[in-house]
Amino acid sequence: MAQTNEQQSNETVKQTESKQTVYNVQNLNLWYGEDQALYDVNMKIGENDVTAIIGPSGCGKSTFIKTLNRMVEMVPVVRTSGEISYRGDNIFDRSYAVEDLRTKVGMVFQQPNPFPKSIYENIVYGPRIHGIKDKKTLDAIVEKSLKGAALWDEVKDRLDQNAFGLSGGQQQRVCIARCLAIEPDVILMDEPTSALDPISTAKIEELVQQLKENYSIIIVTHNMQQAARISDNTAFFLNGELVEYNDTNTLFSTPGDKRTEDYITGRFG
Ligand SMILES: Nc1ncnc2c1ncn2[C@@H]1O[C@H](COP(=O)(O)OP(=O)(O)OP(=O)(O)O)[C@@H](O)[C@H]1O
Repeated sequence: MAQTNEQQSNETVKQTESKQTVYNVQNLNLWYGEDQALYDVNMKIGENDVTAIIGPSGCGKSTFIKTLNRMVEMVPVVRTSGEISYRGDNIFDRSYAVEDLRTKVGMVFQQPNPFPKSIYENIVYGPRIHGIKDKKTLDAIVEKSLKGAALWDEVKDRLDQNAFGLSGGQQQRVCIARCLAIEPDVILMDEPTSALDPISTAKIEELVQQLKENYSIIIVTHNMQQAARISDNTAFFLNGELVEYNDTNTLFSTPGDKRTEDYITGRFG
C-alpha cells in the first residue's frame, strides 16, 4: 500500500535516530514563475549519511538540491513556501545569512568547473576569500584538501600547472578539493560523475565513501546502480513530488510505492 510522505519520513527518522539531523525539509513547495517544480516535500537528512536523490529527467532533483544552499534563488522568478531547517535554523528566514550557509554547504556540479588557474590557486581561492593569507597555512590547506579528494599523489609535483591540463576525473577531484578547502559540513553533488568515464566514476564513488566519515553528502544521480552502491538513504522524486524516501536497501529491494517499483525496474524514465 502506498505510504504518505510523512509516514515514510517518520520511518527514515526512526532508522537514523541515533544520527543528528542536518536538514529538516518541511512542506517545501517551489515555483519557477507560474510553474510549480516541487510539491510539499518533507525530508530529514542525517549527519554522515550519503543521501541519493533519484528520478527521471525533469522531476526536480537539481531544483531540490539547489534549494539546500539557496542557489536556486539565482533564478529571479523562483518562489518557495515551507521551511528548510539546516542544523536547526530555517534557511529561508530573512535574517539567515546565505553567505554563512554557502561556507557550510559546498557544491560539486555535473561538469567539472575548475577556475582557469593553477591547481594551487583553485584550492586556496575560498580560504583567501575568508582572509587566510599566510603561505604556510595555505600550503597546508592545499595538501590536506587534495589528500581529502584523493588527488594529492597525482598532482603534488605540478601544483602550479593549470587545472585545465588535468583529465576530467582529476578536474572533478580538484573541484571536490576546492570544496573541502573551506571545511564544509555538507557536500551537495549534482550528478558529479555523469561526464566521467567508468574509471574516474569509480574513483569518485570510492571517494564519496571516504568523505562520508567527515561530511554529510547529498548526491543527485541518474544512475540507480550508483545510488544503490554508495548511498545510505535514497529519495525518489517524480513530477516534483517526493514519492518515497527510505534506506537504500529497502527502497531498492521492497519499494513501498508502485511508482518507485516501476521506476527502479526500468518501466519508465
Ligand atoms: N531556471 C529554470 N527556469 C524555469 N524552469 C526551470 C528552471 N530550471 C528547472 N526548471 C523546471 O523545473 C522542473 C524540474 O527541473 P530540474 O532541472 O530540477 O529536474 P531534474 O530532475 O534535475 O532533471 P535532469 O535530470 O534532466 O537534470 C522542470 O520542469 C524544469 O523545466
